[in-house]
Amino acid sequence: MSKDTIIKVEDVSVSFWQNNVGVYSLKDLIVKRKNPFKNKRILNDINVEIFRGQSMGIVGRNGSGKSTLLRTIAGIIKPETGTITVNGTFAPILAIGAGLELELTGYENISMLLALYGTSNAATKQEAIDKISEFSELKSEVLRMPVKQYSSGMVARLAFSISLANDSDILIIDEVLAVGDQGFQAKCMEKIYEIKHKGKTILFVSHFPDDVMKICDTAILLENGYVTHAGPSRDICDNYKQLF
Ligand SMILES: Nc1ncnc2c1ncn2[C@@H]1O[C@H](COP(=O)(O)OP(=O)(O)OP(=O)(O)O)[C@@H](O)[C@H]1O
Repeated sequence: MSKDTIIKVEDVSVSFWQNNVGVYSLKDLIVKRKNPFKNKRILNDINVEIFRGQSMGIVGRNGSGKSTLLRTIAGIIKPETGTITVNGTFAPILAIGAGLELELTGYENISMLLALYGTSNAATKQEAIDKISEFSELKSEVLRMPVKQYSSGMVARLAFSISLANDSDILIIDEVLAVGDQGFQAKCMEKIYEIKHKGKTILFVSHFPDDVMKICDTAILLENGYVTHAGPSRDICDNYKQLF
């Protein structure tokens, strides 16, 4: 692995056990010994190399394996075969509100996650809290409410704003902007663009080719768990558009 490589995915395949039978009872399993689960290949022999400071988009139809690939790179899913080497720290924004405790208030969630990111100094912490609340545009009375009372757009605002406070080498973003309103989406895109220009590495899943072309230098197109195209993001987005 060259010293400029930050993520290397080599010959990675992932399978999931899925129940393809539909109606299925415990009796079938015990008495008839029918196994309704099938091991389905979701990712096939994926090879991707991402260099430090590079932004890579992942595009493909629903169910093509984009989230599974991000989750495998983030270490949440163990590949069946192959290896993944990550040479840096990452802030995964993999699902709307992932990592937030619903019973806690917005402020309590901010404090908890800042502690996890290692921000312990009181002044730095207060500065981070101010930045997060300002970016989220959530009023202080909202941040004092338990997150379970938030709308999905408010959860996205909080989660995204907190993730940005994590000064990691790699930002992994999985279609989480979709639920925010247009104003917040545009603001997040500007922020991601700014982070890219600071030289951070970005992995970006989106169904919007314009966003992928704006943020990403390169991209891959996944079809049924295979990388069918890889190259400059503009070319790959053209390939993606031709699928429809
Ligand atoms: N935990 C799981 N158990 C079983 N099957 C799964 C699991 N997670 C994903 N899958 C299956 O893997 C396939 C790929 O899903 P994935 O979420 O990676 O696709 P995607 O390209 O991100 O789709 P979308 O654009 O809809 O978000 C789908 O067929 C899905 O049903």
